[in-house]
Amino acid sequence: EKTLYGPQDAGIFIMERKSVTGALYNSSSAWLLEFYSSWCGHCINYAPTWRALASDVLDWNPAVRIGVINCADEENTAICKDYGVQFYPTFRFFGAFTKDFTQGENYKAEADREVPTVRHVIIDYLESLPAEHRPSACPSLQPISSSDITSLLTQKEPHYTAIIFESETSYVGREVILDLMQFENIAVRRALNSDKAMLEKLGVVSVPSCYLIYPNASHGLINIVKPLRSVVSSHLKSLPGVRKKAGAHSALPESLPSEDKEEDVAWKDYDKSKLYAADLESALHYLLRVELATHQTLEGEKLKTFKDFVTLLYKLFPGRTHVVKLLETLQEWLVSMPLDKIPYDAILDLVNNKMRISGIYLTNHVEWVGCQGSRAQLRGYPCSLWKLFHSLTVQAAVQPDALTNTEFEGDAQAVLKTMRRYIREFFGCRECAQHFEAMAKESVDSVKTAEEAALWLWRKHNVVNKRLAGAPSEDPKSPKVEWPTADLCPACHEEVNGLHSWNEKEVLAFLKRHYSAKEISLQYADPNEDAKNDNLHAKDPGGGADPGLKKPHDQPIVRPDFINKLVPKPIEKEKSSEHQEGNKMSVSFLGLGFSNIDMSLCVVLYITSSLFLMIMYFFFRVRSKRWKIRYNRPYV
Ligand SMILES: Cc1cc2nc3c(=O)[nH]c(=O)nc-3n(C[C@H](O)[C@H](O)[C@H](O)COP(=O)(O)OP(=O)(O)OC[C@H]3O[C@@H](n4cnc5c(N)ncnc54)[C@H](O)[C@@H]3O)c2cc1C
Repeated sequence: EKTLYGPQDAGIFIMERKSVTGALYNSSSAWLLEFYSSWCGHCINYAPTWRALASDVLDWNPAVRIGVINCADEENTAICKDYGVQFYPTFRFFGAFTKDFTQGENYKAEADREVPTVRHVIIDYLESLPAEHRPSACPSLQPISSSDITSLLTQKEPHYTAIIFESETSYVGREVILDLMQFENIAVRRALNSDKAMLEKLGVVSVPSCYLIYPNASHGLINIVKPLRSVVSSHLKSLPGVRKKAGAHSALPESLPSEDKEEDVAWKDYDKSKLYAADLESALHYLLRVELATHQTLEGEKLKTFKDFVTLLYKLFPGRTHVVKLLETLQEWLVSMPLDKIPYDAILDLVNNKMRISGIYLTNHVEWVGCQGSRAQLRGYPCSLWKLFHSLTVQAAVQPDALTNTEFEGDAQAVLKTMRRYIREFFGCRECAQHFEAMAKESVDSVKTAEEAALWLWRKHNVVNKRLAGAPSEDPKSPKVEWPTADLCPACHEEVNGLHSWNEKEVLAFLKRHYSAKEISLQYADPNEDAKNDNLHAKDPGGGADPGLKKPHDQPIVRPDFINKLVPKPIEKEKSSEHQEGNKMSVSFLGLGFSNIDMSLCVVLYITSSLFLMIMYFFFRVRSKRWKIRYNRPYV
């Protein structure tokens, strides 16, 4: 995944796995980091505001720096996990001079994220820092007292001193102090409007007001028509003799590696009317190895949601057999685990097939085809997630028996409910999740059949398309329009009384075709060797579908022996596994393949050698007893 930010964005420090810990360790400044995901529409929409903020507080750099880290970049997955970031965008503060690892402090949940609010939240954070974590360059943000003002007015300083009179809740004074912190020949102070006599003496009639003491000790109120932070700051910066300190910029860690790998992914021609296995498998890869991997452990509702989701995937995923086998292995392992808390690394080991079980494999990188964007941060994962869930709803509708003997049997809303829980618990784009939850709450209960479920998701996806049309996350090459367009399905479109109307019967038929297992294209799919072999095994002699695709419910899944032993067999499968007894299967151990015959020979050899050893033992015991009796030697 590419970045939303680049070296051209002034004041934004682009962090990566290798640089983030070093940058935060013992830093002389505090930090505000945005953990974002380059595919997340809300992060894309928010990027201009974050850029504006970074450039707005550029002069505050010695006190606080603004950084970003792209958690959608798989290089950064581990670091985002270490920082406990699961949703995007997430904003975290880090104090200066931190020597121990910390996950930082969350940005105040109740505050909005507009530039002025973020500035205020930064100031609150700086003020809240204990002395040992305060940036050394940060000037005092505390208001000065009346006696301080009196002494400033009487003593002669070689520089300007600006005093901002304001109410206690105003941030203007503190903002101007930070704006001017890198400028020489000027000091800025803040004073409250509580001492009325002092205000009267200095002629301050309204707040905020800026009172200026010149280097020659003369002083007076500055006549600023609009006492706004930006106006006051630029006035003070333009005073004669006031200029930025030499070397102010050299204190910045310019050496932080920037995400300037600009290599562009080659465009793949594809057919919009097709569903690509590469997209579905990339979705699984991303959600299993990146999105879910940000969780250290799964427990409670998260674990239940994950288990249910994997069950549905295994039963309904219309993909290649080696992927379905992986899902089956994962599902059975999850069912067999009596634990109510599972470390995600254990799941990853299984997904990565660390046991090297033959015939199970999931691509280990993303390869977007129907979901590729004309720019790298567009489309990708969210697109593939939609496609994945549409496929599941459609498969549930076309295979009514697929969920028999599972807890979902007879539940028309099974996929939608699980999708809703997945999106709520795991989908990185928080605001997307909130929108989806609102839609589900409103109408998902009205769904009574699996076909209605497929149509419900189609309808709601179109609501999202309509809402997002023209948004910055829209790819001009793939405009967000109500789908399927007339070129894909002319029969879906009708006019009633001159108004456009959907023919839902035709839409359902189209969905069943488009998201059917038979129609999936293997073009650009991962040609991994394991995958290739597996395709050959599963080749459909009747032709039609691409080779290697799971045919609806007719392929018994071959389960490796030791998994059979590890996993209690579900009752419905007893029969089919009997058929498999004679199957030639291999278990790979230390890179060697052992067949069932090898394993049986091992057991026979083991028993024979044990028997032999026992016989030898008794033989010598009896002999030694005879010796004792014959020669009367009790010590032998
Ligand atoms: C649950 C969910 C909620 C989201 N909410 C938001 C949000 O609130 N704000 C935001 O900015 N982004 C949101 N997103 C992301 C957004 O919807 C898109 O996925 C993303 O912008 C990529 O768009 P895309 O152009 O690839 O097309 P997508 O909308 O992702 O569509 C992917 C593909 O699905 C097919 N398709 C399109 N419409 C339908 C339909 N009605 N029925 C069946 N198939 C269809 C088409 O082949 C299309 O190319 C959400 C994503 C998900 C999964």
